[in-house]
Amino acid sequence: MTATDSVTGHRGVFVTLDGMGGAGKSTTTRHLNEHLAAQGYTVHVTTEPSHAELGAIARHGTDTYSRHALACLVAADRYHHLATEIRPNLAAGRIVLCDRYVASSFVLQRMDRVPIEFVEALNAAADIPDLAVILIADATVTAGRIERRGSHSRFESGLATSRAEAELYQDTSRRLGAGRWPLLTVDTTRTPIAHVTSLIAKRIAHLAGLPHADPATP
Ligand SMILES: Nc1ncnc2c1ncn2[C@@H]1O[C@H](COP(=O)(O)OP(=O)(O)OP(=O)(O)O)[C@@H](O)[C@H]1O
Ligand SMILES: Cc1cn([C@H]2C[C@H](O)[C@@H](COP(=O)(O)O)O2)c(=O)[nH]c1=O
Repeated sequence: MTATDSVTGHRGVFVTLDGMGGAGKSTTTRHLNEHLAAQGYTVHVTTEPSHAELGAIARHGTDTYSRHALACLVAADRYHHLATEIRPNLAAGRIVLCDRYVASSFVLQRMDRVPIEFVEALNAAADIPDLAVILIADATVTAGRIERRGSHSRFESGLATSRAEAELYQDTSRRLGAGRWPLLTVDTTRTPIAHVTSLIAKRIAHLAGLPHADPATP
């Protein structure tokens, strides 16, 4: 990314966060946003499925839509999200933090029995992020976190599901790595959120460059 923010002077950086249910994607995204903003970076936080109409159908329709239909819905929302929200924010020099992206499709759609070839083809034209974070953790720990927090969907249904998800994330990392995606894998089993955050923030700062603005200045 070469675009820079007109106020802070740092580069736009596209960062995606994927990983097992309960590994901490949403929590880490929230902490990263606060951490980077406090350092003077301009951050745009987003999520997939997106907040657009198509995204809402995908997010709230996982019991209605399944398999190839859900895979297509999620991918269509992704391309619309890239065109209308992600690329414009990057062009304005912002750091874009996206909670879930292509890696989630490689895992969740396969858990939904869609062949990987179909998922790969659907996502072949999606932008490669500047940094693709994969959060992993021991399946017993993520299953326990989900049980305490409450399940978000049929993709989070106990220890067996978390174990299957863990294996699919390993395979997905191999595939994306072979496709030259810049991956950063963080195991959150015993890593406190503050440590997870500072680890990722350092990589982002390296990509974005230093902000010029004083964060205390409104
Ligand atoms: N590094 C961490 N160490 C310990 N607990 C964590 C850590 N990160 C997140 N958690 C806790 O794990 C639970 C799940 O976190 P979170 O909702 O962020 O996961 P998620 O990956 O976004 O899940 P989902 O895929 O279901 O949306 C929360 O209760 C959160 O406080
Ligand atoms: C990005 C993406 C999402 N989904 C589905 C799976 C879940 O039901 C929701 C996301 O909810 P969460 O709170 O983030 O767990 O969307 C999908 O099937 N495939 C995808 O690529």
